[in-house]
Amino acid sequence: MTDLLIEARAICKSFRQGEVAALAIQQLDLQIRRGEFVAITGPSGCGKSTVLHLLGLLDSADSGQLKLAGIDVSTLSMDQRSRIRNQHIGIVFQAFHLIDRLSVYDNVALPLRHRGWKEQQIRPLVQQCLADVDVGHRQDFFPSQLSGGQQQRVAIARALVTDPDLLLLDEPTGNLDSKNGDSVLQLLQRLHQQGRSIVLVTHDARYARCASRQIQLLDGRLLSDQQRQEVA
Ligand SMILES: Nc1ncnc2c1ncn2[C@@H]1O[C@H](COP(=O)(O)OP(=O)(O)OP(=O)(O)O)[C@@H](O)[C@H]1O
Repeated sequence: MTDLLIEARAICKSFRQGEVAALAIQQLDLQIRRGEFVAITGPSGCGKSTVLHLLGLLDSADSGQLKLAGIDVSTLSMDQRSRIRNQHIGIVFQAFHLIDRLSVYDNVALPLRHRGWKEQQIRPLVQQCLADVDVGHRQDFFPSQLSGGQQQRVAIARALVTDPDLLLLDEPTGNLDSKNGDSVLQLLQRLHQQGRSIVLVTHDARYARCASRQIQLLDGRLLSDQQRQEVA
């Protein structure tokens, strides 16, 4: 098994805005190893979410090569990309995207039900994931009965229940107050210590510093790429 989880080479992505195509990502080279906790930062419009969407196979690059867990995903069809995404990637968004009419338990069980798993296989995994993110005591609640921080932790449990190779988060603390934001960051640090591979998009420098590696973008290009200096 390759140690490299993400290998992006010369990735370009543009968006058409009327007559002109605006370059959102320009010649991006990026390698991410298993077990890294990478924060992507930079000013508004620099391309953070675009990179996350490309890594999450929610969108495709105009040119360049992207390998995920050794698989070249650059030339795959939408269906093949969806299958690989379901197998390898968990994604968390700023707005949680939980289903309000389903309980916490059922929200987290959903990805496994889509796989056609039996309830007796699903139950222990869902309960373990909810316990891991400290919302086990809320499994029969509905999302609207939870705090923002609890809802985001449920969204993280749902992203983790399939045991993905890579957890991607797009501004997961953006809708949270600082107390709830801090608790989500502590959870991400704990998941990283347990060996999870994480890519976090954030404009919050304090949270970016919690990651083991910080990547700064500017105008769709890589501005800096730094490992965190561990205190001796
Ligand atoms: N669907 C789209 N259609 C047109 N332009 C887009 C689209 N998505 C992104 N862009 C453009 O691409 C550039 C990068 O956008 P992106 O959302 O990746 O930036 P960002 O760093 O995540 O910004 P923010 O911090 O404000 O969320 C911006 O100029 C944006 O306007």
